[in-house]
Amino acid sequence: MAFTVVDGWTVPGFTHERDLGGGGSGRVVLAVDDQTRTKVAIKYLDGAPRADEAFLARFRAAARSLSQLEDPNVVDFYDFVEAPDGAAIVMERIDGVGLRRVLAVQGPTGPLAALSMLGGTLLGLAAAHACDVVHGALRPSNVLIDGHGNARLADFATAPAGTEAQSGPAYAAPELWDGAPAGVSTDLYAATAIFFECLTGRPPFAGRNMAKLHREAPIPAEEVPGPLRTLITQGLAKDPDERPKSAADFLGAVEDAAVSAYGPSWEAQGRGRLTELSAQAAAQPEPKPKPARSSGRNAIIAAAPSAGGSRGRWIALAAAGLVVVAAAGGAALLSGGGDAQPPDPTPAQNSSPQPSLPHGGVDPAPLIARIDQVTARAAGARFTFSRKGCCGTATGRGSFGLAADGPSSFSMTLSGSGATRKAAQAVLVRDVVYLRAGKRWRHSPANGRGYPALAEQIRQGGSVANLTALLRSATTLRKSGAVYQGEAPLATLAQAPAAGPLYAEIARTTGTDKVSFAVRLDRGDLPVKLWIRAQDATRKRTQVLTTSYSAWGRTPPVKAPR
Ligand SMILES: Nc1ncnc2c1ncn2[C@@H]1O[C@H](COP(=O)(O)OP(=O)(O)OP(=O)(O)O)[C@@H](O)[C@H]1O
Repeated sequence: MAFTVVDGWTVPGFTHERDLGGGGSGRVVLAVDDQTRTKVAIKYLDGAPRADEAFLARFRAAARSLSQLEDPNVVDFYDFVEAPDGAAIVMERIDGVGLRRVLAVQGPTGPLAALSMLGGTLLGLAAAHACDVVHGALRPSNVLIDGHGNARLADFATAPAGTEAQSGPAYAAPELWDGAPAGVSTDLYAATAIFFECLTGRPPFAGRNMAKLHREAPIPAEEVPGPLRTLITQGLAKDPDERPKSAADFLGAVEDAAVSAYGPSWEAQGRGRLTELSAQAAAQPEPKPKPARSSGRNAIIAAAPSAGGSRGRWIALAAAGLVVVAAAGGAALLSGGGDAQPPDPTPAQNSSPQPSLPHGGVDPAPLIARIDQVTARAAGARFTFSRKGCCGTATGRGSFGLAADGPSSFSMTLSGSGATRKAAQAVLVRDVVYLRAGKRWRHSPANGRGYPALAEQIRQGGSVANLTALLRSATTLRKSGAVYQGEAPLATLAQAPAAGPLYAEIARTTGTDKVSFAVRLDRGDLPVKLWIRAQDATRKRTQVLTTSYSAWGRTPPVKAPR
């Protein structure tokens, strides 16, 4: 279908399929990569941002960090394309709906779905902040809910500096109205304002003078269920110093509040509810935008409703959430759908959780067996690996072959920091590392220093054996669509045959005792991505390891060079 976008310019190499919508900064279209046939979303920047040279320069710099940012709760950024006739952001296409639409069609989401949305948003923000990227203008249209109920954040760094308050007035922290730059704290304020809207159906403040309301109006915490009020007062604190210090800190408070109010399966229940709501919203025509509310509403906010009334509403919403989730779980199991997961034990369904399974209810054993089975059939794959953060960096790109009786063989271009900063080519077969020196290859033991050590570190971090070691050691493991997320203690991982030394080093350098991880599998259960994060209690020492896998079974075997 022929399609015209702003100024008629389109990003070369893509065919447009349809319009996905648009806002103040441009239009978003669904397009297909002509070479790979991958569906992408392309945001064509329009008007002010495109004409603003300072913004473009800043966004080019942010684009470098964004392209490194890989997280299950962040929409993958692929490219920033600039041409004389236009500028566009090419990104992962999310098969789902924007939270703005869910709220417009469905109204309040109920506390469990709201908590799940907030948890996913904070996970995405934590990953971005660890890469020094702030969102800057978070609002419900930038929170996309995928088909499995996961919140995925889009549109990082697209508000020209100084315009953040105007680009999302209902979600903009008081200091943004005073001209302060966007930062961690303003992102947390916006996430809380969206959480409030999920709980009540409307943003915390609405009226003519938004700056004054954000700066001075009392925080309407009494409108939300009692156990969630502290989250609202912390996240919407007028003084940024009184807000949580980081997304990870806030996530800890969310987890505590959610577990004590709704039990340990709150997240699975919330995600189930969000999946339902977004599917229903997607099936309905988009409602016309409502006229802005009058400033009179804030008088209503200021007059606190009775605690009993508020609590009654919370119980009713929570009960409604449980019924829908239980029904959805039953339907999925009956239909035997490919994505059916074991139902999480909920207080209503099962009061005695199975001690043998990690918290989260996913049994890793059959999953590991399946991964071993499908990867053994494929024999090898291409990969990219990166290790970033406080205590050393490493990147590697190439291919590996699996061996039934020993460690995988790797052929890669790799670089690290310090003495290994320059990119080098290495082949790693059993316990020997071959390094290219001009036209020749030199070999040395894999336990040496410098490049051999770097190559071994990448093998340990990027190998499938590491991925299964994480699943095997998991103390928490839950499934969310094609993504498995969990936590594993470093003491156990340090004993893993495939990757023990790497984890011993991570424990030593970060001073933490566990890692969190996420694994994304494709439809055939072949690994697509592996994320690992280790962070100390002060959150000053963080390590993020990311491996992407592709071309399973389509790579030549890795052999020792002659
Ligand atoms: N990566 C994506 N995948 C799928 N849909 C997307 C993606 N990014 C945006 N959309 C959809 O495209 C529509 C327009 O998005 P856009 O970011 O322009 O909205 P907005 O935030 O309201 O506008 P703006 O940021 O320009 O002020 C929204 O409905 C959104 O859900």
